[in-house]
Amino acid sequence: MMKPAQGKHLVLFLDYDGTLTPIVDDPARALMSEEMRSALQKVARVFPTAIVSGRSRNKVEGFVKLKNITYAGSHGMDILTVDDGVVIVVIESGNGDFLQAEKFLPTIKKIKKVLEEKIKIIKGAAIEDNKFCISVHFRRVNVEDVHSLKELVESVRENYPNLYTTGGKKIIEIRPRIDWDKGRALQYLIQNLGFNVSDDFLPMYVGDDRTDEDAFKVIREMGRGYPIIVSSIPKETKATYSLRDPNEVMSFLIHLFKWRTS
Ligand SMILES: O=P(O)(O)OC[C@H]1O[C@H](O[C@H]2O[C@H](CO)[C@@H](O)[C@H](O)[C@H]2O)[C@H](O)[C@@H](O)[C@@H]1O
Repeated sequence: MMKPAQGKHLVLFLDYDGTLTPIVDDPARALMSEEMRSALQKVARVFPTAIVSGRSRNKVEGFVKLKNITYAGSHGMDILTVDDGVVIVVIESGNGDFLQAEKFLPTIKKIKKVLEEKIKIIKGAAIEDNKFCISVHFRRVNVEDVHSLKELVESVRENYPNLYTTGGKKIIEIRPRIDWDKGRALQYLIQNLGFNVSDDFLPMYVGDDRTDEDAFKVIREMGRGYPIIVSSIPKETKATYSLRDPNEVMSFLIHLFKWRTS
């Protein structure tokens, strides 16, 4: 991997959950280790680095606590660049109008309130507010209740046609129906936020979940760079490289830093 990268400008994109921290039962306890923080701080000193997460931007920033990193929360709908300028993504729709993720906030708030009430009947189900997205967690739900929870969430979601659901690791995500995902966010960071540091930049994206596949696809289509999946088991993916778990991600980041600084 590193041979063709000699003399090129690597830019680094990292997912958070399952990539920089191991998956745990309680989403609020997915804390990053000090070792990982130190590895991340090092690579971010030598490569432009962004964290692209399904979580709200504030939450990821609060977990990572590092300054020289770009944070893209809510699957890239809310981006904070390294110079602290908050960018709320504006997407041009076909008819000359502009769709802003912010316009979805009232609807997101409404569905959250309804869901909080409805899911009370399912033990272990929990809602997480990710600003422009809502996560419904079922990691702590009995297996036999998962199907009912999914049906319940979908029956509520149907009343909000401008929202849609996607899946992930024991999670249902409710998102604004706009053409935006981690892949589009990656393109936006590259084209508009300085990640195309020079003509010979090479993007590297490390992620473990279904939503990261959109970013892997974009890198493949660009015909340059490294899509890397984090998985301990073989699975169908658009990534071309793999790391087993967050520990291997950490070693890899340390190697990258040493390689660049040696
Ligand atoms: O894009 P990511 O940074 O990977 O965020 C995706 C979701 O990650 C979190 O949920 C996942 O990790 C939890 C903690 O390990 C785990 O309990 C849950 O089952 C996983 O799905 C986060 O809590 C979600 O809000 C993110 O959307």
